[in-house]
Amino acid sequence: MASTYKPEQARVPPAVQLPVPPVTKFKIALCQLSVTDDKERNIVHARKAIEEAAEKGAQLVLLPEIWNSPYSNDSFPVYAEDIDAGGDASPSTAMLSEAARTLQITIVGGSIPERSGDRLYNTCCVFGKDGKLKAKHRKIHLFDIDIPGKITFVESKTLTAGENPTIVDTGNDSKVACADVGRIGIGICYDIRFQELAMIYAARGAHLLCYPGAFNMTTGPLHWELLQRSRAADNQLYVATCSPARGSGAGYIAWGHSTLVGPFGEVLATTEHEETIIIAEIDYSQIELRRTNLPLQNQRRGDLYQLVDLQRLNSQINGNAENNSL
Ligand SMILES: O=C(O)CCC(=O)C(=O)O
Repeated sequence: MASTYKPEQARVPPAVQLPVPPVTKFKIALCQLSVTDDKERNIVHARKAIEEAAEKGAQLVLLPEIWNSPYSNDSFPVYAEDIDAGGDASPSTAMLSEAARTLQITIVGGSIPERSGDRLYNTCCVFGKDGKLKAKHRKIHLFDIDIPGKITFVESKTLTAGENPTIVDTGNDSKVACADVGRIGIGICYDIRFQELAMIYAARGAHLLCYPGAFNMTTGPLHWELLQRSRAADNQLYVATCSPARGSGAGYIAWGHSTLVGPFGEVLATTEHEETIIIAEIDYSQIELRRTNLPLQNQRRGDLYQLVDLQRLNSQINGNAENNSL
């Protein structure tokens, strides 16, 4: 039977208009940090790495998943901080805020265990260059897996899942959409496996997806780069990841391999498992170029399938203008 498909039907929802940042080229730093059981040392150590990254010209710094604490269910309650209370209740985010302000950079602050009332979350804070908290992402998909003889981890033993996708405009000037280092969608580690989240960020005009993550020695070699390149190639945007360095202790063994992937699915910079700071250039004009080369956005079969952004839909129904803007 002949298809009744008409190309214009594919443009439901309409093609995304990417917000144009005033600066399209800048340096990102991926700080693959060594993490110990000494929280104070971890904070001082991260501060030094951020400073080094800024000295090397990075305007955006990304830290690893759980960089102030060992990655374990036993440690999360002990190292958790009350981010909303701030100050002494959250020395890790106080440091991030001070560093962002002093060094005039944007920081996607990896993640730390967060205490909120009687709940714990795995939480990423984004600080603008004025030192203000611009966004807080609580890991949406908890890492509950069981590969017998290889790795079993049940984050939900201690942690609660976040309820919201998080996308952030990094600028301070409300008249300039997404100024500074663009519009960034945030996910934490296991969140990278859920492509709908990345698609929603792309549909809301993200230039870059940042995933602090600590993959392991089983899924890391097989999936870590594959997932990053998939999210980037499917959505034609930049993907940056940052892992802790591999520790020598007997605890959780991180795969490392922090990476930056471009909008053609190409690996632009990566590393092995040792402690290091990757500095790489992002050029947002590449996004438009690749979307022109491969106009996937205009070729979607909106008559056959649709992506539903429930958070946005709900905020529109409830008339929540703040959430509607992103
Ligand atoms: O998805 C994986 O294989 C690893 C995920 C993970 O380590 C995490 O979410 O912390």
